[in-house]
Amino acid sequence: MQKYTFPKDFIWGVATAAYQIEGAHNVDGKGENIWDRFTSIPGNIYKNHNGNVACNHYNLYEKDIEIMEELGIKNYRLSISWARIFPKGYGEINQKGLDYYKRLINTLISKGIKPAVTLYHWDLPQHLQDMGGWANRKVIDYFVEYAELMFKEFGDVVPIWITHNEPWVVSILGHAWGVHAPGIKDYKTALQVAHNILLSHGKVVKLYRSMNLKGKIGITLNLSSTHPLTDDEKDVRAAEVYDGFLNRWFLDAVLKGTYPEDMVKLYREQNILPEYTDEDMSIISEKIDFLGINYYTRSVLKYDENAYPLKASLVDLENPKTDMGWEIYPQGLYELLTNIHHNYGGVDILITENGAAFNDIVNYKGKVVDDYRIDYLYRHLREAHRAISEGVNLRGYYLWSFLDNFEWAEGYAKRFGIVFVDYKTQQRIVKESAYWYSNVIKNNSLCE
Ligand SMILES: OC[C@@H]1[C@@H](O)[C@H](O)[C@@H](O)c2nc(CNc3ccccc3)cn21
Repeated sequence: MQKYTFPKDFIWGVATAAYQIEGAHNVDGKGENIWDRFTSIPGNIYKNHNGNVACNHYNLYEKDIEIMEELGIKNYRLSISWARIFPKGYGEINQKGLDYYKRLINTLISKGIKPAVTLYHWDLPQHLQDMGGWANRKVIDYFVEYAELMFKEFGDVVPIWITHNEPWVVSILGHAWGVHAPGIKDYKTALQVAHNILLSHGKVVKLYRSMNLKGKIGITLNLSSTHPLTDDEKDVRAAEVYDGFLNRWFLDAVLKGTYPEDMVKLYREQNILPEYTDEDMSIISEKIDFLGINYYTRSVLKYDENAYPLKASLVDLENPKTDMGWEIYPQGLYELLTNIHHNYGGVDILITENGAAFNDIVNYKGKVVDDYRIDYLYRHLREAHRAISEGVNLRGYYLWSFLDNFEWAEGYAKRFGIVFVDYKTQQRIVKESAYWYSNVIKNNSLCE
């Protein structure tokens, strides 16, 4: 029987995000955020679902942490809700919000679970959106103020910090395609938002360094290996352009301090190039301790004369897919990890999200036998192991997600958790994948 053993100190974790699990959307002084607003507008979300209650983790966090402990989970990636701390995004501090995160983080640590904190997982205080949101450079300063308070409060006990989760999604889905909050549809705004978010990332990394804190800080990017549909040169170019749009724009900025020339040229021609300075780029590329990667699937591209602004369209192949309609393509994780290792100086990598949605059901025994999810996780972890065996500095893996939760535009229709949540009763049911993952953690290895 083949056994894939991981490095001795490999980080095995699970991940969630505040808006997707906490609920308590207007409790204990929390301010409104852009997802509270976006979900309140009929038609934006599947069946008009919202995060008002979600998994009620705000009140059930102790029970959820007990489940983590029972499963032997030692690392937990969570995000902090900015509007719980600063209801208006800056200025007055909401002590009850701060106290919640003190309880949560202290409980984790008391159980021997190391927190990895994401400062921004899409939930901008609405008051800041009312002044232009991330398109307004002033919001950068407010993000630094928020980060400084978090570092002062938790910098000594939180060993891993992630400035931003997926600036590409915030920028493109939230400001170009309009399918995420705040629902803007303008590419020039979207690319300025992406730049300002990256600039806020760099400023917060510099702040973290100035405070002489002992942990590690990085950023999480959603990345996908890109493939042309055919070897026709137009399809090949389409895949290159999409790789620049999704991957290289962010990787080059953060790890090389430059935007990729081919994309700068394309965006300038399309009159959507953001405004930026050399100083901005120097700040953005402040050295990070790790790159967080969220990988779910690959991207297959074809040339499309009518596709704005890239003349490239994603292709939906008839291959096995998850419930999100995303192709199951584990080797794409290997491709991504090795490409980044070779092209970006061997930067330390954490997989900060990988997982799958499937249409889970509770069987007559009250169990969730999610073999499809186990298969997805096994195949991706085997590719991760292959990359490590070839020298990639992959230091850890956070499974998305610990709990079924609010899946943004899809609401509660999509279940990513290794713990099932009955939203009517808030009962938790540990899925078979959780027991499988518990064994992977215990053995620090995969067994065929
Ligand atoms: O969709 C699953 C998760 C989501 O729940 C997380 O909050 C988010 O960090 C996340 N990012 C991706 C990958 N990127 C992506 C692509 C298209 C739409 C939404 C996200 C998947 N996921």
